[in-house]
Amino acid sequence: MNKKVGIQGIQGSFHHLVAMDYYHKDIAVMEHLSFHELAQKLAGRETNEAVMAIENSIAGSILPNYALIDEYNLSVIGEHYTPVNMNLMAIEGQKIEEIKKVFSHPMALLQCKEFFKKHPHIKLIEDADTAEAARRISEEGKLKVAAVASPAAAEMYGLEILAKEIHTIKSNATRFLVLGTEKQKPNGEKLDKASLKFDLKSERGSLVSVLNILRDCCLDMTKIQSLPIIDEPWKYSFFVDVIFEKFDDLEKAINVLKLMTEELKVLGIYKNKLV
Ligand SMILES: O=C(O)C(=O)C[C@]1(C(=O)O)C=C[C@@H](O)C=C1
Repeated sequence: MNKKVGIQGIQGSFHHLVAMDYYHKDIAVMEHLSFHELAQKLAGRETNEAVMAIENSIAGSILPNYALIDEYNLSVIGEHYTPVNMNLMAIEGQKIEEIKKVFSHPMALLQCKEFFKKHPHIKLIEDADTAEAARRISEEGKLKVAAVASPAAAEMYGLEILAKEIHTIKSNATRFLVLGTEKQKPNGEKLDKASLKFDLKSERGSLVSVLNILRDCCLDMTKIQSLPIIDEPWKYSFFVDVIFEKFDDLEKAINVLKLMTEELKVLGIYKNKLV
């Protein structure tokens, strides 16, 4: 039986394109219309693995997704970086001046802010998914509305692209995590990246001490993200990604950090794809 891989969105969404790219083989794609549902279904073993966007080069981190990975005890088993090409699409034969409303995923709208500043007559409406917005406009035959989505979605749902590549910076890209319910098993690939989470006591220099340990253990930090601990106002959790050459170095750092931090969690050890 094909592996069931959860995505946020439907066919033609960026998650769908990433799933096709990452797995290179037959998978059963399971569509979800929220990140919460994506995490819940994976944790409940209704899917085997899932693809989840975590950060975009223009719009920044998707903070709630860090919390979901933690809350549902999901494991990071891989990552994938992909260029993201945003396009304005609608039922054929209309001009941008006629479009009154644009529907899309909030992360997609954020990536096109500069474009929409030049078209202030258009009202932006946040939707569950880029491709789903495109499909709905097509199925309902709605005029004067448009979606922001991938060229694949325009093709799949028969919409005309009114403006192409409308993202603010040409090199727009999104980092996706591949998630499972178990830690990655050795698969012959050299694993060289880890995602860690810890809470810090509010003590002077506690974060600096952690960063010094990472440096002393030869770990290269590629990302640090703080997240408020909701039941303890003004206390934070930290999510850190590190690249390592020797597994021993990572182990050494983890052992020391366990003593220095509260609730150290290894979210996953996987192959670095950042070039
Ligand atoms: O709506 C989609 O097509 C998605 O796959 C979601 C999503 C996101 O959550 O960031 C994925 C990649 C792009 O950055 C824009 C939107």
